[in-house]
Amino acid sequence: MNLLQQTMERIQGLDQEMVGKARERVDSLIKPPHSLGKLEELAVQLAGISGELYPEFDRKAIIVMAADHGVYEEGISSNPQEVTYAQTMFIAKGITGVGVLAKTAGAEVVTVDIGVKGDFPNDAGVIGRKIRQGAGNIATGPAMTIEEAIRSLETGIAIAEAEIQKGANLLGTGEMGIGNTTPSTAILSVLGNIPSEEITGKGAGVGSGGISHKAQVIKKAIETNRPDKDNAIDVLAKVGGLEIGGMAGVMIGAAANRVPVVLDGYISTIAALIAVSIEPKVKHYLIASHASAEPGGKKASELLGIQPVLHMEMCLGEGSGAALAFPLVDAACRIMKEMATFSEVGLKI
Ligand SMILES: Cc1cc2ncn([C@H]3O[C@H](COP(=O)(O)O)[C@@H](O)[C@H]3O)c2cc1C
Ligand SMILES: O=C(O)c1cccnc1
Repeated sequence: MNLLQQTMERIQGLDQEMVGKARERVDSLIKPPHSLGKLEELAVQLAGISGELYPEFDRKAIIVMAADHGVYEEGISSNPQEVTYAQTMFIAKGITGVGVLAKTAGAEVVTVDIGVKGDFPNDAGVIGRKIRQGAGNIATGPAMTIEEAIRSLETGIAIAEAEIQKGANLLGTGEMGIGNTTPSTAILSVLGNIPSEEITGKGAGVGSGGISHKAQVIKKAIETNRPDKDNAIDVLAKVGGLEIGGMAGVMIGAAANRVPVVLDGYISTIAALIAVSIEPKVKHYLIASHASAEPGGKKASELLGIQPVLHMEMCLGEGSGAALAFPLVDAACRIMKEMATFSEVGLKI
């Protein structure tokens, strides 16, 4: 049996007894019912995930998966493809958006090359797990083979497990890959059965053909590859990307170890759709951070059925939104542990 299969079989649902206890405690805290809104739901979810009434997530890590995309040659981006390589180096150095926001949240950033064009020096601080030098051009053929798609998922699982072994108890997902809003939107178009024109956005900067050209490329990719909507691994292989598979793998690996995962924006949410399609129980372990400004973001969150908590008009990627939401996890834990209950203070309402 392969690692993916074995890991999926280890995933369990939430600890329902602890969910009940956590809800009881949240409802007994000195506040009007439900007045802490989504923070209450988060506290209950974290108790159900960890099996503890007072969990603590003091070892946070954001796993950034980096890869390139052959579909770049269709002119879907205004940015040079080499930005993927350069920015991956900068992410590892801690000088990009995710690095600074992770520092603010006390989180580590783990940078993984799962398919960037070009090789990194050994001392770059980038973990080398390259499956191939970029995904294939989805407008003319598949992004990768089924075997490579499974390898991308298993790479994510292995990276998540390694971080958890080292002590991480809260993970976040991030990515770097010029062009990756194109395969992300192709996946959403297939899984959500939504015409590409309705969900295609500018990403980090659209090519000279504009958004309509990008939507046409996505449509062509789907027509060319005919992915099977009911087989998420087929969808990932045909119109996805290596970093998307890697992030989905991180989610599967974290869920198997009962570790919560905070999703970043659009591309992470698409990876979550793949992970949850492969194994629906993964959903219990996911926390959505921010609502991406990318037009498909809203549809992706709706399809996933998890609403983001922050509305910051961000669309950076890299794991930046996940880092920004980490303190909310700490806040949810602290209300459970440190707020008093009505009976403790002798108050009745
Ligand atoms: C300098 C720079 C830094 C980034 N960091 C994340 N992205 C984001 O933009 C890319 C997706 O947008 P598209 O599909 O339009 O290429 C991904 O790399 C994503 O992480 C960046 C993009 C740029 C240009
Ligand atoms: O929301 C995101 O994650 C996003 C959107 C556009 C470009 N890069 C990332």
